Amino acid sequence: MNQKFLSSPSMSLWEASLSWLRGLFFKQEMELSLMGLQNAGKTALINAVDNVGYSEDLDPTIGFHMREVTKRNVILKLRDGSGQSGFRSFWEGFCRDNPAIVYVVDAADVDNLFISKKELHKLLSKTSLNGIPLLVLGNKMDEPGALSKDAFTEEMGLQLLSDREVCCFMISCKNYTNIDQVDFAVRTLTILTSETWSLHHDNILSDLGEEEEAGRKKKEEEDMSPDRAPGP
Ligand SMILES: Nc1nc2c(ncn2[C@@H]2O[C@H](COP(=O)(O)OP(=O)(O)OP(=O)(O)O)[C@@H](O)[C@H]2O)c(=O)[nH]1
Ligand SMILES: [Mg+2]
Repeated sequence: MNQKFLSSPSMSLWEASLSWLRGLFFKQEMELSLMGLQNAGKTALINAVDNVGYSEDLDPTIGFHMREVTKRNVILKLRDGSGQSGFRSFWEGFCRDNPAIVYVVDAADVDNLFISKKELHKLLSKTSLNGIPLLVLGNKMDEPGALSKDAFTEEMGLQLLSDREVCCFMISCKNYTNIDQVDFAVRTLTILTSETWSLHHDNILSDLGEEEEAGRKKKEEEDMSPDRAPGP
């Protein structure tokens, strides 16, 4: 599986990049949509990221809700979509302009895992979403029947995805397990994909281009100089 996107072995590199970038920019903004079947825990995850606490009594989301969560210098605009079958046709439109697809799965609901996998792969097959990095979150790790990360990866067919960057975390919104990892991954992504970053990046590229062009001109002038000894 392609594990380039925010995978744990390279976390320290990301951490270093993050602290460097954090110093360069002020508030960053990013919109992300959370997708996944009903009851997966999307609303619970947003509550966890927003530090508003865990509740057993969450109403199913109808349509979608936007939630704005500010974390340090990052404003996250999180779209909490409904996982009910009647609303899944909207997922593609929600994810289209997002810097990542965030897909939440109830990793303890083994009976519905196949449907979740089918819906995920159907979503990823949309050409408008080609190449968008994928963050898959196996939720409800606190439940005794929850799958291990390896089994979850296999069951969800994540090892088959080679056309985009994929990252997977096993989480529990109830116990707050790995929520800081999700939070960190999302904020890192925000900074790396922000408009300011692109502009900054483009400036670096154009500076490099100008340097290259100046070097080429200098070499041409040197080659044409009468002082230069004639070649063989
Ligand atoms: N045990 C356990 N239950 C959880 C966890 N996260 C969410 N739940 C419960 O799962 C149920 C569904 O959570 P929601 O966050 O409403 O699920 P959703 O994905 O938003 O569902 P829809 O809005 O219908 O698409 C709720 O009863 C939550 O309390 C978790 O980490 N562990
Ligand atoms: Mg919900």
